[in-house]
Amino acid sequence: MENTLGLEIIEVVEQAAIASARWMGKGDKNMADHVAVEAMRERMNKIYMRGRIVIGEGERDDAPMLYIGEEVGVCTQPDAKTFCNPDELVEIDIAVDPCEGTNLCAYGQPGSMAVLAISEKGGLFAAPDFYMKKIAAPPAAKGRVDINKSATENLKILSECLDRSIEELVIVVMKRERHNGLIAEIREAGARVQLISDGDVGAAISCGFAGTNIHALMGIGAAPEGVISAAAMRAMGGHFQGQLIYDPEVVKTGLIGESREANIDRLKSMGINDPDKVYDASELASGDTVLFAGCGITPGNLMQGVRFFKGGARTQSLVISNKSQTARFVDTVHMSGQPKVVQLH
Ligand SMILES: O=C(COP(=O)(O)O)[C@@H](O)[C@H](O)[C@H](O)[C@H](O)COP(=O)(O)O
Ligand SMILES: [Mn+2]
Ligand SMILES: [Mn+2]
Repeated sequence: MENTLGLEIIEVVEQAAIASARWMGKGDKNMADHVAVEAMRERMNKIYMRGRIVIGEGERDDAPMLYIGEEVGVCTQPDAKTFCNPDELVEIDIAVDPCEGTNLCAYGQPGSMAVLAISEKGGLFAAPDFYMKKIAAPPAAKGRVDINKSATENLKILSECLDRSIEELVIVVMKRERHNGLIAEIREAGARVQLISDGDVGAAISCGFAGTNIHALMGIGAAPEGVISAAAMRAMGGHFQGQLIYDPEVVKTGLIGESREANIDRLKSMGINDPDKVYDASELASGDTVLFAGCGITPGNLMQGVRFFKGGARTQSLVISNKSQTARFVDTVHMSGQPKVVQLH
């Protein structure tokens, strides 16, 4: 699965990123999202696989989406019967966020990217479109920090694991009213806080790499993004835990329904009987083979954004694989038509 799909999924995120980047800075987040979805779908439908979307994104705010349950791959083409036998194709589950950080893209801010995670059928947690409390930390702190511990305790643990003082730690938190207490606690403990407006997938994965100057992600973001982050962290051996948040009072938004009780019932109807369960990365991305792919739309901690030139574009992507234990940065020059020049820098 990995060998054949590894390269294909790079192209999937590359095409989504290029499409979205054309809408960078135009102030239209839905368009930036829409074109990324279309480009991702078009490229995925050329892959020899029986793919199924288990995590699409956008239900909460009616964004355009690759919908949950949608089948993707060559078999979806109208004339598929003439060239493909579904029984010979591997069944793949896919979690996508074609434009993660739509606001960042629309307003020309750093950190938006096209991302996806894949695994064999059943290998990714089909997270409901709720929120998720998250903690991500570097591999050295894997299994040592704990989402059930206070931020203060986790900072002490991080400081030991990373052999640096608490004052030298940088913790990413989304700038949201729900995090006012968390932000105050982190600052009180002596660590530094990097507030982000959007894009907690990039922040979570950045914890996995030394040199990003990000040592943990804490707080509540969206659950689908949590699964994609978990897949990347599982593949590279970083720490990730998530707990669904279903109480509108906690997230301070009406976007997830009117009441806690109604949401518990909704979760039960989806087969989630313990709504407070803490999931670790290997439960959110439990497959034997787990691959993450991302491509920068705007420049970020890990990848450069899309750069256009006359007759083409240049992208930077990242593919992380648990099987080959690789984090592969891929730098691609895309040539359209007959470029007069292939731009290197
Ligand atoms: O920033 C984000 C938005 O993602 P997208 O809609 O694909 O542009 C994500 O990284 C966050 O995880 C999440 O969606 C966000 O925290 C949602 O919370 P809120 O904005 O407070 O409703
Ligand atoms: Mn997103
Ligand atoms: Mn998105």
